[in-house]
Amino acid sequence: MEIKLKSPLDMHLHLREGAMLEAVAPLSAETFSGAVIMPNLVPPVDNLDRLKEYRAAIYSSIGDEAFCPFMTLFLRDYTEEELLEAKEHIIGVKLYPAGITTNSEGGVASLDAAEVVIAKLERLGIPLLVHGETNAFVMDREADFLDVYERWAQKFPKLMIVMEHITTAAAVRLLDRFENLHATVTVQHLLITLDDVAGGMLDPHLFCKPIAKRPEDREALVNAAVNAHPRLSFGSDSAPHPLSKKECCGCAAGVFTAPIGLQLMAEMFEAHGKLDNYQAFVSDNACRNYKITPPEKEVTLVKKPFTIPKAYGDVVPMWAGREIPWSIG
Ligand SMILES: NC(=O)N[C@@H](CC(=O)O)C(=O)O
Ligand SMILES: [Zn+2]
Ligand SMILES: [Zn+2]
Repeated sequence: MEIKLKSPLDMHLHLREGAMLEAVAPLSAETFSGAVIMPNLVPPVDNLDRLKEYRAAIYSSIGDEAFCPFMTLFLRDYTEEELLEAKEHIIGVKLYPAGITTNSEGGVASLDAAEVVIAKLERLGIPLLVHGETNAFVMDREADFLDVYERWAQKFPKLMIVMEHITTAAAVRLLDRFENLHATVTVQHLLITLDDVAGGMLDPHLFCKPIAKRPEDREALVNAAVNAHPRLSFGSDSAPHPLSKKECCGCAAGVFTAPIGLQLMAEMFEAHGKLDNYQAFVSDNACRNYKITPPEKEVTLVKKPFTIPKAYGDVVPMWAGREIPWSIG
């Protein structure tokens, strides 16, 4: 059995810089036709010059693969002129609450104060992408942020708001309520729960923000994904960290899935008898909602066992060493 995907997209991806960028970008470009590139570098991508340099570095790291990096700016207090100038170069602006995740120290300290720049995004028609967590108890951080999404969805009705990497049933319910709310979901949050991270032997390679939640949360996410919820897209949140930053005391948050996500999700769509919906989830929904036209690329997934490599260079992927039923043809 095999299926073909047209121009798969990864709507939330971390590529880093330097040697890490050189190592991981080709792995995404091999199977994806484009990706939304996160701006949480050190220092962050928060001006157009830095963004153009970063985009050039991405292009040079992928050689001649047909792959479009859809760039984002790290949200700060931009002027309308800055945003207007940036608009043609970006797919959106990414909001990080200060200190909530990897490299977010320069993020937003006051969500209320951020409404000034958010109103500018709405006026200019630039999507707002959000890491939506508060500093509440770790299992409640996303649920606690949903009030903010709801308030902004109502206050900025023309703004496209993307709830990045949703992990809860409550977020799926909120997604259903507002036409201007969109979401991405990762491979790991579709496949694991907190039990897989910390229920038995601790698995640092499954540790990310937001932390994986309960079985009922995963079920709601899977349900929305396999039924191709029209405002939900795949965003891997593939977030490489070197082995030394994962297998240590003080493990960095981030799961690396870029080269294995499509294979893993084929199994999930197949198990639900919904392989027909896979195309919408990994490409068509995103093209329609973000109004983008990625380069043409066709990827064949074959039902043939594949063993996830132990490592890609210095980076250990999710489920390293495990045999899975689908591979890239
Ligand atoms: N998801 C993560 O756990 N980590 C991401 C940042 C993010 O997306 O929050 C990273 O950049 O490493
Ligand atoms: Zn995040
Ligand atoms: Zn991320």
